[in-house]
Amino acid sequence: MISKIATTTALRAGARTFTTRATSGARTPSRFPLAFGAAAAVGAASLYMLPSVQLEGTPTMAGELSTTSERSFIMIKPDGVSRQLVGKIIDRFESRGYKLVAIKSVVPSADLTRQHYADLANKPFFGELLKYLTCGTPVIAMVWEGKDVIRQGRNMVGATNPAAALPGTIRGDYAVTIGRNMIHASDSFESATKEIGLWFNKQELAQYMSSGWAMTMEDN
Ligand SMILES: Nc1ncnc2c1ncn2[C@@H]1O[C@H](COP(=O)(O)OP(=O)(O)OP(=O)(O)O)[C@@H](O)[C@H]1O
Repeated sequence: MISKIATTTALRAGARTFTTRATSGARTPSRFPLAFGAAAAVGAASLYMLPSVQLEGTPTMAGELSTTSERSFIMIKPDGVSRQLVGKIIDRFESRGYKLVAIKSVVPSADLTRQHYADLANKPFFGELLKYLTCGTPVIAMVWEGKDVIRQGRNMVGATNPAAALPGTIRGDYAVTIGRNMIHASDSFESATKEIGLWFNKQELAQYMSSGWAMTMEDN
């Protein structure tokens, strides 16, 4: 897969570069070999500068839905960090078999929080939600990868109101009130795409093979 990606990218990079250079070369034919060499060097160098994102199929920042490249944005909110439950939450996703492809500690700005929860802007609790997310205690922003991770991530997190969350879910085991429900998980492929793009840039998303990947993700 990696070599296929590299080849495809090289062809694309080459096509782009050669088109530009060939046009200028047509005006000054004697410079063509030099331009060709420079174009090839630029094309080769650009391969090394590529961000390590998976380019399987037609992925977005959330990979490709229903494949092992599917990704979800998971965020441990300030109460989870403050209560020192980060390790326990990460352990649940790791133990399930999902792959951590990005993680960082962030004190979110009001602007970032507004964009993340844009669909809730008219809710009466929005002001409090904003205040809570931007209180100065960091959140842990993560991208987890694997088959069905968006749906399973929501199942693992549990109902929005911890009072209704089943035991065994993160909110059901660790949270009590809706205003301090510990964790966020993308609720759809579109949300995952938007949220990963909001919190991370492509260069921050790693592509690697975890040792148990095939044993966890293969269907038969
Ligand atoms: N009635 C409420 N009172 C206070 N806070 C609320 C209320 N409803 C939702 N929230 C807060 O807003 C967040 C986003 O609400 P939403 O309806 O999108 O639920 P969710 O998708 O389960 O949560 P999240 O987006 O955080 O994963 C909730 O997680 C919670 O922190």
